[in-house]
Amino acid sequence: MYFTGTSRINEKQHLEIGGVDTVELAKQFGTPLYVLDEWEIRRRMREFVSTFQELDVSAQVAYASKALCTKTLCYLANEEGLSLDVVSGGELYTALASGFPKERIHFHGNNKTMEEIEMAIDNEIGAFVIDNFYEIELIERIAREKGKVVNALIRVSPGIEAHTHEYIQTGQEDSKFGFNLIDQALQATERVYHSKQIKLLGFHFHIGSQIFDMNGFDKAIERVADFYQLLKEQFQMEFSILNTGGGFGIHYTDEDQPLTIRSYVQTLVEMVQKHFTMRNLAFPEIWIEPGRSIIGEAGTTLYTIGSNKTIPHIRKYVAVDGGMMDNPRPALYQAKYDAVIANKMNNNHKEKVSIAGKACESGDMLIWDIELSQPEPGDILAVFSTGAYNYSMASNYNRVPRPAMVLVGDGKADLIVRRETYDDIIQYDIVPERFEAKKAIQSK
Ligand SMILES: Cc1ncc(COP(=O)(O)O)c(C=O)c1O
Ligand SMILES: N[C@@H](CCCC[NH3+])C(=O)O
Repeated sequence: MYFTGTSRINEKQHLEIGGVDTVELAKQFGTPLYVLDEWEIRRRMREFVSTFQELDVSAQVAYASKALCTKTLCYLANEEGLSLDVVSGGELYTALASGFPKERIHFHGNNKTMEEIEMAIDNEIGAFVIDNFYEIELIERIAREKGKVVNALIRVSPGIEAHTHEYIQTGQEDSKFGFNLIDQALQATERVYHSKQIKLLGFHFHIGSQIFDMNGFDKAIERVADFYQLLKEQFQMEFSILNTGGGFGIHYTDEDQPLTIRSYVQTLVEMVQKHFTMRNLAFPEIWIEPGRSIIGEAGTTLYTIGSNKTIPHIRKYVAVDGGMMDNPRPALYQAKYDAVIANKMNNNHKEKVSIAGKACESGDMLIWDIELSQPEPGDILAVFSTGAYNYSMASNYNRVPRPAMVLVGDGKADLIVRRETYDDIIQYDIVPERFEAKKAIQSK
C-alpha cells in the first residue's frame, strides 16, 4: 500500500488523512468529497523553494494554478512564498480576490482575450508569458493606451516530444503553444525587444506534463541555451531569466516512479548550469511552474459505493456516486488510479472489480480491474492522487452538482469549496417570458 503525506490507517482500521478519519469526513460533508492534505501541500511547496535556496540559485517557483485553483490554494501558495501561474481571467480573478501579490503573478495562455490582457495590465501583474504574434500586438496596443510598460517572457516551443501522453505534450514542433524556436522565435524576440511597451525578461518553455524522464528537459534546455547564445553573440541581446515550465511526474499507481522534488530541481539546475556555462552564458534566474507535483498526491476523493453487477466470467462492476464529472482524466487520457475501501483497511479478502462512474457514458470508468476489500453498497471508496486536474476540470455533466472540498490537517477539517446544490445547477437558466407555463407559474 502506497500512502503519501499524512495518510495512515487508524485504530478503527479506517483511512485517516491529516489526523481526520475519512469515514467521518464522508458522513459530515457527504460524498463525493475532495480531501486535501494541508501538510503535504505545504511540504511540497517548501521542498521546491528550499532546494533552490540550498543550491543558492535565484528562482521563482510559480504554482500552476490550472492544476487546482481556489482562494485557499492561493493563500497557501502565498504563505509559502510561491509565485502564481494563471492562464485565464478566472484564475487571475481568484488570485486577486485572495490578495495574492500581483507582482508574483505570471499570465499564460495561447489566446488571451483583450479583456484578460486589460485586467492583467490594470492590476499590474508580474509578467506576461507571450505566446504568439497577435498577442504581441494586443499587449503592446493596450499597454500603450494605458500608458504602461509590462514585463514579459516569450514562450518558445523547443521541438521536444516529451515522454508522456500525447494530449499532455506541449513542446513538440507541431504544437498550438508558443513560438517555434527555429523559424519564429528570433523574429518575435526582435519585435518584443524593441517594443517601448514591453520589457523582455527572458524565455519560457513547457514541454508537457506527468514527465518522469528528465532527458526531455535536457534537450529543451540545450536548444534554448543555443538560442540565448545566438541572441547574445549575433544580436547583443542578453536575458537574465529562463522559465522551464512545469511537468514533473507524480505517483498515481505503482507503475509510476517519480523522482523526489529535490531531485527534479537538482537535475534541472545541473542541466541549466551545464548548457549555459558551456556557451559562456551567465547563469540565469530560473523560474518553474509546477502544478501536479504540488497538489496531485495531496488530494484524495471519497465516494460512496452504490450499485454493482457481475457479468459471469467477465467482470464485476461497482458503481460510485461520482465519476467523469469530478474526475474526467480516465476518460480523457486513460489515466490510472489507485484506491482503497476507506472503512475496511484491515480486510484482506480482496476481490477484483472495476469502478464505474454514474455518468450516462460507457467511457465513464474510474478504475479498471483493481483489487479491493470486498466493496459493498455504503462503503467509502478513497481514490488517491486526485488533487490535480480533477476539480479544475470537473463539469456538471448530467446536471450533477460539483462536490465539496475540505482541507485537512492537525485533526481538523475545513470546508474550502462548498458542495453545489440543485439551485446552483439551474441558476443560469433563463426561460423566455413567452412560455405559457412560465406565465402560469408566476401568476400563482
Ligand atoms: C505553461 C504551463 N506551465 C505549467 C504547467 C503545469 O504542469 P504540471 O501540472 O505538469 O506541473 C502547465 C500544464 O501542463 C503548462 O501548460
Ligand atoms: N489536464 C492534464 C494536464 C494538462 C496540463 C496543462 N498544460 C492532465 O490532467 O493530465
